[in-house]
Amino acid sequence: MRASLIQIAVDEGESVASRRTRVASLVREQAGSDLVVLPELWTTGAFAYEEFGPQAEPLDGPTYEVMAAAARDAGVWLHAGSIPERDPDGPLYNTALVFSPTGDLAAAYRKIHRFGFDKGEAVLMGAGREPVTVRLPGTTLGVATCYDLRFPELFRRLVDAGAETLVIPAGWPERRRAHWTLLARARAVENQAFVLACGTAGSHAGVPQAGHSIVVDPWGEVLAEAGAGEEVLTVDFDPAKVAATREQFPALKDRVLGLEPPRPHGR
Ligand SMILES: NC(=O)CCC(=O)C(=O)O
Repeated sequence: MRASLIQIAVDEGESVASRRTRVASLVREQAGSDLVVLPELWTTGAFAYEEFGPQAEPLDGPTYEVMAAAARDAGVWLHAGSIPERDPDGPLYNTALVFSPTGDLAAAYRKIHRFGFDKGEAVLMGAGREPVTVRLPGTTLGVATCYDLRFPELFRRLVDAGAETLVIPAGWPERRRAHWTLLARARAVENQAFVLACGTAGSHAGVPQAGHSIVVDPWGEVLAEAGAGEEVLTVDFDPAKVAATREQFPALKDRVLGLEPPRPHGR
């Protein structure tokens, strides 16, 4: 299976409309890949909080239309990263879109863990409640977005639902790049799954982005890693390695579920 992660530079000098057109061309250039992955909130930038409201769009808005056409033209599965989604009956959501090679929407995932503590996404957007998997020929994707990477219990839910390839679009900042790489490898090792983590490059809202998109195999080996700038990271991987790893080192079978609550000791 061939995957291409498009690590887009999200800088303030470029309008959302021109970035959309540019990214669609980059997706079309990946014809021949099976799966193309874009980062989180690449229209606005994940830290450009003041743009979320003005640039929010309905699920089937301009980004959906342009990306559906690009997936169809390239004949690829496209994880189109995420958009600030305006739900007509509710708040904004950070929503990821996955298209099939016919340009049909295969899945939408509303980010569950919102970043920012008491500001930014955490207060401007609603929280998703539903983990999402997507069946592709040869593998099942488990999708998560950026800050979700810090919450291993979500990934266990995805694995329990059959996920073998964990796809994580992100807008991860440079100042926490060490966490990005470490957590991507940890999620791969503990779940014995491929991790395809696609970040952004550039700088927006005063936050330099980490880049360094990464593909990790089920043994935790890094198959490919991008640099800091805009880049297409293409990697060939064998999805059968997930079953082989889980069979050769069957740690997932040793999970002990339903433990008693910890018994407090001491004073
Ligand atoms: N957009 C995000 O979710 C940022 C996450 C982040 O910066 C971190 O977890 O650290």
